[in-house]
Amino acid sequence: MSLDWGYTDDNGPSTWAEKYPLAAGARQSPVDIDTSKATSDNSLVDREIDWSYPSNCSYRIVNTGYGWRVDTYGDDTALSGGPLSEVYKLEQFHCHWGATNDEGSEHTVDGKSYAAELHLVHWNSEKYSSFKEAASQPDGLAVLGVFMEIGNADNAELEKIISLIPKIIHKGQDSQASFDLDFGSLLPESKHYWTYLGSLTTPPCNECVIWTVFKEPITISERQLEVFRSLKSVGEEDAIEPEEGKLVKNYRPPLPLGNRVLRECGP
Ligand SMILES: Cc1ccc(O)c(S)c1
Ligand SMILES: [Zn+2]
Repeated sequence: MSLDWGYTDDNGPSTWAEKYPLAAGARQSPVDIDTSKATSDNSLVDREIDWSYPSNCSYRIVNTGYGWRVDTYGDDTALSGGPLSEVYKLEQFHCHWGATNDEGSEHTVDGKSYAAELHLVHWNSEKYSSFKEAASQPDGLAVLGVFMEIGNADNAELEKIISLIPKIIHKGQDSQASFDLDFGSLLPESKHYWTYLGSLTTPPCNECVIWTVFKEPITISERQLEVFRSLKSVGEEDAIEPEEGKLVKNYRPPLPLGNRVLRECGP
């Protein structure tokens, strides 16, 4: 069964608006971060962005057909400050990558792509009663974007996720993910970032996200990235050829920033 949307020539980002009209909106993500357009804002400095994630909040990893996603218990998590007016809870995290290391991130910086981009997805639990309700609101979600560049060594915390990928090679497969994860190692040391109002980067592309994209990347090894690329977008019963349906890329190219404000915190 063919996917409703995906990242092939037939169902990729240029076709999404045919079935998901929001994808053609004026507040879409990702964007190219034109650093010359970023404006400093002291309010971002006055209320430092802050997060708290218990190391045992992950419980499941699933192959969505578009990548891997780790689901989390949000009750004891919190993201606040910076561009956020309320406290947001962590719902899930996932990653976007490319077929080669010179592409893969969704946001770009002055036209430069990174090899991958980690997204930590949170919802506004102060104002809304569920993730689903929040995802229909302009301030419903807060996503932290973390660039990933190729490094020589494996990322030890990412390895805990990567070690489970062989259990979820096919779309729809899932596995318990009760690892002890140091989220601090999945986020950069520097809290410098860009922020703007945008959307989900996958259909239905709801314009509900307050984006925070960190300036400093974390590292991932080539081997680890190859494991991401071994995931398949088709179910076990669908695969015909061994190479068919490999998820070698799952990133959306940048959309116009338009008249949106791009703010930055830190040099
Ligand atoms: C909620 C959600 C789902 C998928 C995504 O890529 C993003 S960025 C957010
Ligand atoms: Zn994403």
